[in-house]
Amino acid sequence: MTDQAFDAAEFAGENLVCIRGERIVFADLSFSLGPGEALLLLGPNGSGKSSLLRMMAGLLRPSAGQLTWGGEPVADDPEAHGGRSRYIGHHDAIKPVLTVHENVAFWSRLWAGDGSRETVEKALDAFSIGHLLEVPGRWLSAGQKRRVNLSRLLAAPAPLWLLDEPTTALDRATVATVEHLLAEHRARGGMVVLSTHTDVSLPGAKVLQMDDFAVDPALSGLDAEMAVAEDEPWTEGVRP
Ligand SMILES: Nc1ncnc2c1ncn2[C@@H]1O[C@H](COP(=O)(O)OP(=O)(O)OP(=O)(O)O)[C@@H](O)[C@H]1O
Repeated sequence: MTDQAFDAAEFAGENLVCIRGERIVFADLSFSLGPGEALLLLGPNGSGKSSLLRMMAGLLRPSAGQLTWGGEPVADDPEAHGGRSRYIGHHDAIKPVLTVHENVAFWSRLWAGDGSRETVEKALDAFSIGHLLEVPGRWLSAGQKRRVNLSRLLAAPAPLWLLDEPTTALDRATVATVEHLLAEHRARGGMVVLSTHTDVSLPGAKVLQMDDFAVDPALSGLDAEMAVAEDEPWTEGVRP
C-alpha cells in the first residue's frame, strides 16, 4: 500500500457504442477524465452503467469508438491498462474456503506483486475489518464481503478505480469511509469512475446521465456486423 502520488494521464472515451444481445445499449458516448477527477454514472436499471464500466476495464469490447490513455488507444496495450485499472464489479470476488487474509493477499500478489501481511492488514484496517483476518470467506456478511472486496483497491494501488455500485450493502459509517478514501485517492492524482443509485459524495465529479446516450430501438438499425461476442475479454489477466 502506498501514499505516493500517481503519475496518471488522461483517460478518455470517444464515440463509444455498446451492443449487448441485439440491442444498442448506448451510442456516441464520450468522456474524458484527468488526474484527480471523478466521473459519476447515473441512470435507470439497464441503461448501461455496468456495461460501460466493464468496457473501461477491458472486459467488454466497444462495438465502435475507442478508449484512450494519454492519447494512446487502450486496445494497443491491454496489459498496461490492466495494470493501471482496478475494477470492482457487482460480484464479490471472494473464495469461500480462503480466509480474508488469503483472499486479499491473492489479489495484492496478482495485481501488485505484493501480498505481504503488512499490506493486507493495512488495507483491511482502512475498512475496520482487521479483526476478520483469519475468518473464511463463507462466513462473511454481505457488507463484510463488500468491505473485503473494496480493500483490494488499497492492497494493490493503481490510478484508475472503476467501481460498480460500491456502497451496496454498506452501513452508513462505511459509506463515509469509502467517500474519504475516494477523496484521498483523487488527492494523490488517482481517478474514479463510479456508478450508483444512492448518494455518494464525490465533490466536483463529472456526471454521465446514461439515458442521454440511449438509442430508440425502432431507429437503431442495428448492423449485426457490429455485434461482438458477449463478454469477450480483450485485455489479459484475471479481472473478476
Ligand atoms: N451478458 C449479457 N448479454 C446480453 N445482454 C446483456 C448482458 N448483460 C447486460 N445486458 C443488457 O445490457 C443492458 C445494460 O445492462 P447494464 O447491466 O449495463 O445496465 P445498468 O445500468 O448497470 O443496470 P443496473 O442499474 O440494473 O445495474 C441491459 O439491457 C441488459 O439486459
